[in-house]
Parts: sequence; C-alpha cells; structure tokens
Amino acid sequence: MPTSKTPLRVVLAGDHAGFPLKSFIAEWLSEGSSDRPVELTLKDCGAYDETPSDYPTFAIAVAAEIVAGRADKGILVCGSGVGVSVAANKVAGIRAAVCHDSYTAHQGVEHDDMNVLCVGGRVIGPELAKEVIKAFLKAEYTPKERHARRLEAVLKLEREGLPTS
Ligand SMILES: O=C(CO)[C@H](O)[C@H](O)[C@H](O)COP(=O)(O)O
Repeated sequence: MPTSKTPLRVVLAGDHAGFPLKSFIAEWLSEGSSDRPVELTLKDCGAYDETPSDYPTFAIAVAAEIVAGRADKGILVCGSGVGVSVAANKVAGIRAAVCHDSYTAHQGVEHDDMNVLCVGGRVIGPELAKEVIKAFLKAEYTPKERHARRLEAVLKLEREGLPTS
C-alpha cells in the first residue's frame, strides 16, 4: 500500500454492460479532475466501447495488475457486478466483492482486506458509485487480531483448498 506521500495505484476495467459507468468513473478519477477522493494514478484496462464483450477478460486484466504488484486496488464494472467478482475471486491474491453502499465498501477493506471493488453499471447510478468508490479508496485494512485470524484462514483456503477431514 502507498504511504501518505505515494499515490494509490488504481486499476479500472469493465465489460460492455459496465462501459457507461466505467467511462464516468475513468473521467472522474483521471489526472486533472479536481474532484478526486485521494491521490491516485489510474490505469484503464478497457473496455473502450459498448461492443459486446466477456467480463472475465476484464476481471483477469485487473487481477493481473494487482497480483503483479503494479496496482494497489481495482475497480471492476459489469452489468450487476457479479460476473466480474466471481471471475476475479478465482485469482489467488484477489479479494473482490460487489458493493453498492459505502458501508460495505469501506468495511470490506477494513475487516476483509478487499482489494477489488465490483459495481453493477445496470444497478447503481454515477453519484452513488462515486460515494461507494470514495469509501473503498479511502479505506485501509485494520490489522486487528480477529481480522488477521480470519483473513489467514481465507488465505489458507486459497493456498491449500478444502480441508480433507
Ligand atoms: O452482469 C453480469 C452478470 O451478473 C455480467 O457480468 C455481464 O455484464 C452481463 O451478463 C452482460 O449481459 P448482456 O445481456 O450480455 O449484455
């Protein structure tokens, strides 16, 4: 994670169904926008128009940036947020969730170390999306013992699969 002096590295992507909202988000978070919630750099991995496309492509693009250490947090947009979250969560190291309210968006980071926020472009409008994204980007994981214990159990499941007994 960045220090207070380092900009947050954010990666954004979405399919055709998410394209209108993703475009709005990209413009809002772009360099030069006066309204950005935190210091950040933004990488936009597409889609770049509403030509029908497949959401796993974009979940993979965002997950790859995070797993490679080139981004700190990701934002994915599809029709409902579900497709991209299901796909992104298949990647080790990704903790993605659909959030359409700001409490879930910040609590998911604080308790669960969520690193990818998924939103549905056919579900929420741009102003609510801004509130949700603002909460997500500003939040930091709180390494309390109970959160760390639960997160470690999740990471063990990711590493080892289901317990045999
Ligand atoms: O929203 C989704 C699933 O919950 C998907 O990720 C896609 O965005 C959606 O299925 C696209 O729908 P379309 O009918 O192909 O436009």
